[in-house]
Amino acid sequence: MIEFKNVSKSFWTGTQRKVILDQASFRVELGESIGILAPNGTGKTTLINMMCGLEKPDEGEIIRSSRISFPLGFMGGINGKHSAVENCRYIARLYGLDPDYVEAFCRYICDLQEYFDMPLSTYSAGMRNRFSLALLLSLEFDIYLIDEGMPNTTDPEFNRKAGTVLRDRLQQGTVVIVSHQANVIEKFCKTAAVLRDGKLLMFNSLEEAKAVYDYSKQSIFDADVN
Ligand SMILES: Nc1ncnc2c1ncn2[C@@H]1O[C@H](COP(=O)(O)OP(=O)(O)OP(=O)(O)O)[C@@H](O)[C@H]1O
Repeated sequence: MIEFKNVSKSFWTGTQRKVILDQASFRVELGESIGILAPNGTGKTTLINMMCGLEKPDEGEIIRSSRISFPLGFMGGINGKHSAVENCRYIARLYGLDPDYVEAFCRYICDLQEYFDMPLSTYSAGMRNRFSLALLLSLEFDIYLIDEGMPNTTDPEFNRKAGTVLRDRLQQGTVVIVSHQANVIEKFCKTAAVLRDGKLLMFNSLEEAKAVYDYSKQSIFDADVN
């Protein structure tokens, strides 16, 4: 479970205060995957980062009582000066897992050949993406955080191997996904929320959330001209 209790978060830009959350309270329960809809630049990444502890709230409390993933595709936990082997074994120890298992799992999924023993700084962006996703899949979480859809790789063999494990993990776990598009969310969740004016409005169905979200997004060109 993740619970936000009266959480406020804003950024000072030098000329104005950008409010992301304003005394917001809500819960994400285990087994209830949820999609959060919000337009670009309104705080989706900040919200996901607060859920996993990468960002701190200005006020209020965030209670986590489950194993919560880092955001899918997040690279911050890996060190470019070290090889995939060293990164795997370090992360395994951090999470209290068997380093041999995590190393073997990532070696198999990524198939990076001799690069697996070379520093990550020598990898292409695609190779780094594959390694970071494999690392996340080698760990087990109760709640998976996804920022704007799936990380994409063009390697079909990797997509096949990683895709099977990812599907499994997401089916067994709870997913929190943030996006500006309802069609990204509907693949994962039946319930949804809308981030608006610093509050998270929760709905029982994606349809209800979509209706509120679409209405609040209406531009002047959508106005009824009678
Ligand atoms: N450290 C910071 N200092 C100042 N402003 C920030 C900081 N981090 C984020 N912001 C601002 O807060 C707002 C929300 O940022 P965030 O990245 O969470 O939005 P988002 O909804 O994920 O955006 P996008 O859809 O474009 O990825 C943006 O206006 C951003 O410029």
